[in-house]
Amino acid sequence: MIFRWFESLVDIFGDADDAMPPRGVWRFYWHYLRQVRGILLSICVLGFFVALVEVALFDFLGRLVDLTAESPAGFFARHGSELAWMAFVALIARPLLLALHDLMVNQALVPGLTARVRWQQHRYVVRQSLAFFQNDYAGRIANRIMQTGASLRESAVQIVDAIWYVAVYTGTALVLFARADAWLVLPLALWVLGYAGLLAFFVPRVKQRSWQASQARSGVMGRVVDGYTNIATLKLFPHAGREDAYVGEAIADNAEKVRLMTRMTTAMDVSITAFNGLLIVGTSALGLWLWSRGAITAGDIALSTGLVIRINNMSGWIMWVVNGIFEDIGTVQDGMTTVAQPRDVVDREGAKPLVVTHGGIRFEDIHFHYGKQGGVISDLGLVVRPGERIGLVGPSGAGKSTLVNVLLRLYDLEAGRILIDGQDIAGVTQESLRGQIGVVSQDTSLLHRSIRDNLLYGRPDATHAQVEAAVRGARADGFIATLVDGEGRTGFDAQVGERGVKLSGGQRQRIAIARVLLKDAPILLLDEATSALDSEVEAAIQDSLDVLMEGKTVIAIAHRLSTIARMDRLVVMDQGRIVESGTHAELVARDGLYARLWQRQTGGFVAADVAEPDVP
Ligand SMILES: Nc1ncnc2c1ncn2[C@@H]1O[C@H](COP(=O)(O)OP(=O)(O)OP(=O)(O)O)[C@@H](O)[C@H]1O
Repeated sequence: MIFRWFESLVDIFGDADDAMPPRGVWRFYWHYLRQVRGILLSICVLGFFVALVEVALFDFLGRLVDLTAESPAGFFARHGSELAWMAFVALIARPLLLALHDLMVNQALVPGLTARVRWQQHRYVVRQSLAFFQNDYAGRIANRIMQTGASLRESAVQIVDAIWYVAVYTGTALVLFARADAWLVLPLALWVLGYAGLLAFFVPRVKQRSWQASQARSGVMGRVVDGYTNIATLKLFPHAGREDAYVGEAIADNAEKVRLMTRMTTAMDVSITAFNGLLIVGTSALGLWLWSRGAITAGDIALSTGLVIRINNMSGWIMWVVNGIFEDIGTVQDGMTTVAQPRDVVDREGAKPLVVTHGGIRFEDIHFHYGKQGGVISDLGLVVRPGERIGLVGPSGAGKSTLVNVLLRLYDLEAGRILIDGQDIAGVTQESLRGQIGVVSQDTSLLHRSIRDNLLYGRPDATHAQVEAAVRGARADGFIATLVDGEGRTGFDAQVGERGVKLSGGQRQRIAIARVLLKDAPILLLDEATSALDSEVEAAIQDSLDVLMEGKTVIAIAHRLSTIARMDRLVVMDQGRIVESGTHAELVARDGLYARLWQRQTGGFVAADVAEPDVP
């Protein structure tokens, strides 16, 4: 009950904006910390009182030493109430304060803040453009999101908890020393200045080296994950030695960077311990000298020596805390470079949902080169009439997939416009645009979830009957019924493995077709949708595809006769431009690029036989 109350203070999913986190490490910190500033403030206030009480215990010690110098007769009668107060502080007040403080730190702040930061960063990053994910390793991005949340929280907690505690503790100690004798303040005050100087010298150096170590660690992570995700390639080209060397190089670099960092921390450790000796000897010697002159009492010596030994012990701990904080800051900085990146493809202010009435598509003088100087799509114009089926043909690298990608607005155009039923796709919401387009690509990768979850991605609210109909249409019912995963789940509940690796290419493609059947979007983009199927299965799902295409606008990247034959018109692309357009027969007769491509594919023998689109 009491735990629950504290745990509910940070709402993990509440009122997060979707803006880019600021760049600049302190502003990045504050972006997240201001969301829990009330809790941070209460931890500071509680920490203040906890530190006061801790120092008070040493004050009590000094007081007891002084009191016991008196004669025992009537001792308890004289000092009973003072002793009772000490007992109250130690027995009740201190545990209560500490409990409140711990509940705030451990229950409210620690789990809530980490989860909240991770949630917000994931939400921002997962909406990044495709290009963002193509420019980095998925594993590294994931690792940074996990690490940044934890490190940001850890460093913030250490600052408001440990550092603040020690500052209050030392400040109060100075006040108590001054109360006994102003001279007693001197060694501790000098020590504080020296300690700050040592930290000022070491910390920036440790911080810089820690950042380098963290960069190197990410490098190792990236190389390792790259190998694991492409494990099939690694096995097909057995260069185990080279691959080991590739990863080994990154590990060695990381170890070297960590060594450079720990050299610094070791030097810092030794310097501070040596320096602490001066504090202990200085305070005790000064205390004894003052006592010998009658300036302070034995209790004051007990208080001051006890406190400086305690501060000496804490200085080692604090050194590690400071180190940890800067290591965490390094990690946060590293994460910030990944997380705080502007999104390339964003919905415009006031973007409206796309409304598809007929399904006409118009590409107007579009240019797109993946940010390069040129060479991908230049000055391309194309009108696809509502309900028309276009076959996109062209040599490899002509820009066919790119054309499909910019229609989906996976990338923003560099110039020109694409209109769907008269609406510029740059001005509509991305969700509505992609919601109206069904895509089956050549290499479908599935989510590492159950078959059912993968199918429902097409339409989350579909009924079981609808799912079954789609599965039958895609001729996937036969194999789904036989699936069993490693944990014994069968059929629709079977898990498909990462990216669907536990299914064959053709099975994956049939799931993808079933998913698009379920989605039933008015525009279809097919990238050799049936390429991974054998001719028997392909013939079988042909009818479903024909039904699916009925009344829809279709752009299909076509290499194979079976696709080409079902299209109303073929559009031939070369080097990012449209060079020919017409029916198969017209293009063969024209004797241009298409005729050459076609001849090469068929060896020149069947061109005449397949001149009519109804040929299989
Ligand atoms: N993510 C990317 N970043 C940079 N350049 C890219 C990217 N994807 C493709 N390209 C380049 O764009 C050009 C067109 O590629 P695209 O994949 O559109 O061709 P394609 O006609 O679909 O070829 P294929 O038939 O081989 O699939 C190629 O030169 C390719 O190198």
